[in-house]
Amino acid sequence: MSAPNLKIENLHVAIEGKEIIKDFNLEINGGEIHAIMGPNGTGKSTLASAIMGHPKYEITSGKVFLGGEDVLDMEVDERARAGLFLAMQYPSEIAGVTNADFMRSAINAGREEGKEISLMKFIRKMDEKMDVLDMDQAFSQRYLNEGFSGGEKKRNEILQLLMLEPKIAILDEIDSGLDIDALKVVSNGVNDMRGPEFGCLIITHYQRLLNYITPDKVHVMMQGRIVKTGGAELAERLEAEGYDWIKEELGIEDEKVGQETQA
Ligand SMILES: Nc1ncnc2c1ncn2[C@@H]1O[C@H](COP(=O)(O)OP(=O)(O)OP(=O)(O)O)[C@@H](O)[C@H]1O
Repeated sequence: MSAPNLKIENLHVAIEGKEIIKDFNLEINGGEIHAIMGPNGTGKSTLASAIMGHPKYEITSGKVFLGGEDVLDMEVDERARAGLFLAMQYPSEIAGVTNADFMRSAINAGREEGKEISLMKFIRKMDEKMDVLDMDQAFSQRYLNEGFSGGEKKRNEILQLLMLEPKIAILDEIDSGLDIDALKVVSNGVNDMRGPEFGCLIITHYQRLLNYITPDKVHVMMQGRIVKTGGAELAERLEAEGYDWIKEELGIEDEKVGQETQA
């Protein structure tokens, strides 16, 4: 199996005719964890949704490759089968489908016919991963996300990550709404995946999460593109000083919330 590689080249994304992502470039390899931070409204979630193929986001130019294959040519389910995972890619609630059923189907969707995971292996794996995440076994038999608290949904997303073992994961604000203990547990889950067969992009507002998951690279996103890249120390400086020093350093003018941006 080829080592994970996600390459985003000169990506431009528009929503309803307004350009949000502008000339965005990033490469993530297996073994690497990257974090993207940035002020509100700079296009972080748009980037994640566009890569996963959300129909509302129009890719006006640029390329996205997974292991050399053109992701933008693939249907959404093909992207998942090719090994791309987005923490928010699943419908928030599915009545009548248990968490376990859903995960087993998702695992099997990525496998060839005749190579499906056996029920025994599946149950063993799910038990093991739920242990990592300190989750009650009862969760596997609950309907997907129905009545899950905000924190439980996030924990469940990480359970999906551990079960599906994607090549590349994009985790959009997995820390929002988590209590401190849950934050540690969710971080343990991501750290559990760490290794040459896995690359990860974490979108977050807070350095707090990065205390538990040490990123190899931290990127600052402003006005639809990466404007600065550094190591874990960059996140610490952002936490302490905010974004103004970067704007000053790079001569970036603030845009008002909701303001039309110039292409
Ligand atoms: N459906 C939409 N219609 C119009 N504008 C949109 C739509 N979705 C997003 N936008 C705009 O795109 C810009 C980027 O939004 P996005 O959610 O990607 O930002 P973000 O960096 O993730 O922000 P935050 O840090 O607040 O989560 C914002 O100005 C937002 O108002």
